[in-house]
Amino acid sequence: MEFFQAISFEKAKESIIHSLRHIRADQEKVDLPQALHRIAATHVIAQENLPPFSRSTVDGFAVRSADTFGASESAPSLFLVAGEVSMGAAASMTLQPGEAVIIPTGGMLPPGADAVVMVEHSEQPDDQTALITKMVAPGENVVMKGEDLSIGTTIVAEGQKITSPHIGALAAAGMASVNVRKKIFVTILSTGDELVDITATAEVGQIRDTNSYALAAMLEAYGCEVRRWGIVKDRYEDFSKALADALSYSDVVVISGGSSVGTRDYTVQAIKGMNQAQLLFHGLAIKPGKPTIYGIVGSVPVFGLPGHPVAAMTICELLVKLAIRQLQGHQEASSRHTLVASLTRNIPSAPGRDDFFPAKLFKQEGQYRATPLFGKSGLIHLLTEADGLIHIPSEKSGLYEGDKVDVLVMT
Ligand SMILES: Nc1nc2c(c(=O)[nH]1)N[C@H]1C(S)=C(S)[C@@H](COP(=O)(O)OP(=O)(O)OC[C@H]3O[C@@H](n4cnc5c(N)ncnc54)[C@H](O)[C@@H]3O)O[C@H]1N2
Ligand code: MOO
Repeated sequence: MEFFQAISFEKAKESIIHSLRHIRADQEKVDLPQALHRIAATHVIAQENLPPFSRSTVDGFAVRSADTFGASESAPSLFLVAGEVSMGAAASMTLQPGEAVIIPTGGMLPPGADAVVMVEHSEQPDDQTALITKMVAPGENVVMKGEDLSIGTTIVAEGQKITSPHIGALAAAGMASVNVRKKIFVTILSTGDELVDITATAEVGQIRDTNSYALAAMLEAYGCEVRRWGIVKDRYEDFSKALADALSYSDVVVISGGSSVGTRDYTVQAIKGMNQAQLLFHGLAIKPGKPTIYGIVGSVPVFGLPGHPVAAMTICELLVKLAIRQLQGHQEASSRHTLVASLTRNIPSAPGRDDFFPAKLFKQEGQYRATPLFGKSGLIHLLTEADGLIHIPSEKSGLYEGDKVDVLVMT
């Protein structure tokens, strides 16, 4: 007997993306140091050339490269030393044919010069004379004006996650603040009469609320602001009130437990009871996570995650994070954290369902290998031991030792 209509993993992802296509987190301007790991809300375009002037990458002599033609240890080229460039100052002289100018690493290339000879490839018999012992090509040992970033180059694209190299490039380009998407505010509700908070003593029959802590940690690490609402008792009125409260100030609501078909599983009922509610799916052809619920209330996506901790965390990784990326207009490719590994043992799997197995990864002869960790989805230790999730797509009916699999690396 099937209690709900399970849709495919692919359809579930499409449904989430489609439901949020017109909803975006607001923008805010933050100081550059605060922009790390935030999502750019607009393209950031270079307004200046970087470097703003051509600079030497070595200590040596700025020259016209053509003047060094044929220079060697045995037949050095003779140059007149026409001056010295100071660090942090404009080069005051214009190089004439046959002239060389002393230049430090990072110094401005004087007009007329197009290359720099390293000091190791020179001799200075006196202050006015340099003997160059090695030829240089045009542009050698020089970073040209605008070679790093030229005016009009996109430093960070809208929807990109800002990384530490971006912070460096933005600093170099003189951007003291950046427009980013506001952090997504997620509220997590835990449901279940058997649950007690970690601060309470668990009596016989009770268990500690694991999921709200695990999910909050996962989503905070993903850049969200998270509120753990607490434990809601299995009473429709309590549940409905808690949900309405969470919806009033959240960008996303995540409910843990109560997603299955038990007589007290109120999640679907409570979502449907809200104003402007739309239930988009209940049931996925996926393991773990079969009873997952997804709906939208006004502009707030609501997830009902299965109570078993491994199922809750797996669906959070696969689908809640997808919704968060969508709300932030985050352009990250979903394959970014996936690597290919070969299996160390056979895995059974039913066709027509996407399976995800916690897995340990290691490297052998330059290749990743993945050992699936088998166990029930109520066992949180499977994830504490895992490095990632093996994905077995729905068309496969099991895999053999040595077969290649995609592993989603969990961070
Ligand atoms: N007859 C059927 N029973 C079940 C089915 C089914 O298809 N037919 N599906 C099973 C699957 S798969 C899952 S997953 C669970 C999902 O159940 P619920 O989402 O309704 O969750 P609960 O019944 O509230 O709890 C299930 C399990 O997880 C524990 N739990 C719940 N919340 C937490 C928490 N915050 N921290 C730690 N552990 C939690 C709870 O105590 C239960 O042991 O349904 C199966 N049943
Ligand atoms: O589908 Mo359940 O989520 O395996 O424990």
